[in-house]
Amino acid sequence: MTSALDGLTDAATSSVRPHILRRLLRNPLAVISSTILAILFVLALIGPMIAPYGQNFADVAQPLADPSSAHWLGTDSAGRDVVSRLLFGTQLTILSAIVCAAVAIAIGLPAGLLAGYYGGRFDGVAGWIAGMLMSLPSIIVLLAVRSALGPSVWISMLIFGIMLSPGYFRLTRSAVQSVRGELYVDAARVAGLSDARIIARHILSVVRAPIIIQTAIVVGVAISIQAGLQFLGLGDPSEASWGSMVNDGFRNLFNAPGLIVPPVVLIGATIGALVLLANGIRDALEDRAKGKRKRSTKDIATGAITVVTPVQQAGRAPAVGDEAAPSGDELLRVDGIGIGYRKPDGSLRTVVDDVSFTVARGEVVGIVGESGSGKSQTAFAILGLLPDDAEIVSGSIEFDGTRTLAEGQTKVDQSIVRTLRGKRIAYIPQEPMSNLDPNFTVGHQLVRPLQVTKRMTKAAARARALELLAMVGIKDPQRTFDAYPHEISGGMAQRVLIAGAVAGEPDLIIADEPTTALDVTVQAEVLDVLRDLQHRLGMGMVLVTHNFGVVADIADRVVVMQAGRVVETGSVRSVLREPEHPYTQMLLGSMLEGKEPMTLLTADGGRRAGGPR
Ligand SMILES: Nc1ncnc2c1ncn2[C@@H]1O[C@H](COP(=O)(O)OP(=O)(O)OP(=O)(O)O)[C@@H](O)[C@H]1O
Repeated sequence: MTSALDGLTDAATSSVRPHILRRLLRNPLAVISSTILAILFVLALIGPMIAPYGQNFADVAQPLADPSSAHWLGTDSAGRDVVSRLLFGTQLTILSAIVCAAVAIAIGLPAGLLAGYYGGRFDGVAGWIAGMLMSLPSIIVLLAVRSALGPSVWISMLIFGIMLSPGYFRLTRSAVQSVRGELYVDAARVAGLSDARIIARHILSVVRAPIIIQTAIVVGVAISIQAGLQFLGLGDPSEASWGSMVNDGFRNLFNAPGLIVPPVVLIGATIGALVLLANGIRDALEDRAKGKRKRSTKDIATGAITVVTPVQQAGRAPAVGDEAAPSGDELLRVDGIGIGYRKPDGSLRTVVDDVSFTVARGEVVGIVGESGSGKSQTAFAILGLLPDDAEIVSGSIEFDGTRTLAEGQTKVDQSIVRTLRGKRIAYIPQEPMSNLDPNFTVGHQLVRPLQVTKRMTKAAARARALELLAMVGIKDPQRTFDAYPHEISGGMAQRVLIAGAVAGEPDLIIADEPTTALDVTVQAEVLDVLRDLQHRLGMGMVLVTHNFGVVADIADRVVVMQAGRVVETGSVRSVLREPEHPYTQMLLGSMLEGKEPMTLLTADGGRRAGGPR
């Protein structure tokens, strides 16, 4: 699943959630500070063009002149026009501070993204450099740079930008690390998106707001540092600047007390406006988070599910009863796979041991077993999504004639599996809510993968997404399309994820406990949707579950796992009627406790509706 940066545009027009900008506009301090900054920015661009005099033009006959029609704010100690010097100084001060922030962002942001997302050696080296830069005293470095390279404010601000880049690096890195493990990032990977797209769409959107706040603060710090240097007389004397004007005013405090006021007011107003704007953005974001929390609680309280279209089981191909494994052509072969993790003492803990099974086209294979039996690890191996520290110790995996894992390899071949995920192999996760990115509408998260994997235009992808939402039984597809994940219920979120999974018309779906996180009544509806789609689209499915009822309801064959090993496999009918292994008997026994043992299956091998889910 994915979403786009241009989600901001949609969010702005969405009636469901007011955009942050709108919240910002409701804050008078933020509006005033933005207006001040906008005016200063325009003056920085056009100041020298509208200045009545040149920045160094001096009327030597009129030093420290009072305000007049020729010099609105008077002249300085050298007879230079204060208004003109303020306008030139605004350009120098504002633009050089922006250069400083731009350099800091250009270095810190990409480095933080890469270090946070990939970790490893780059993270170590970048972290070390950031630590070293942060330990250097900026003022001393700037003084050294001035004496080595001259008094240019541009060079000083460029160097200062490098000194400030670790701030962005650390901020970005920790934000990325906090979302890197989120399930919606995994889900985006499963949907077939490249790392670059995941970083651009899901990760960058998380760091965007803190970066804006940090930038407002960095520009303020840059202005105060350069004004400080210029006040000390360390600036470029040939260029007008706010700091040098404060210096001139300070030296003539008794002769012309008003001279110091204009540059001090400008410095104070600019830094104050930047800080207030940063606070305003932070408040707007916090309001949004509070709003989200309130709405989600309300959704849960009212059990907001709009939809239910029970899909009829009629028409389903008879699947149970055929004792033999797949009769059609083979889609997936997992052969003797073993997975382990290193313990602190270096020994290997095997969590999946010699697991083999096959899935034919259009066949549903249930992997059942208690928690920790290795079901999900097996599923992740097929998807190529095992954690980095997992070691494949044996076996091979073949999908439709393509080997994604050859015998002897310790890792799944990502270059191959990446081309299959989201296109030919799809994934339905256990926790629907965590697999949707809270920053983007449901519609966005369906449209983007369609554009990427199916190369559809935005309009076509949008139409298809609405069609898919209707297909999974959502009554008002447009409303769900426009909603954010926190505005829909868990059951609806799972339907959305099912829609996303079938969007690429895959040959194989891996569904990992797709109903476990849902309310019991919703579980049955979601299973109906899944069964119906699987049948209609003829997809193969690996259904991971701890619930034999789910297997009985939907699967053709079952693989029973215990402590990482397959203990029994066979058609659902035979395993349910005559479980051979004591563990299978125990699992079935616990499920059927207090129930009629054979209510699952009728004598003729058909399934009775209303069997345990
Ligand atoms: N990153 C990891 N590092 C070490 N051990 C792990 C890791 N991930 C999973 N395991 C171990 O692998 C074993 C199998 O886990 P798996 O998630 O496949 O179980 P499961 O049968 O799917 O159970 P559940 O339904 O609870 O998810 C467990 O004992 C688990 O502790």
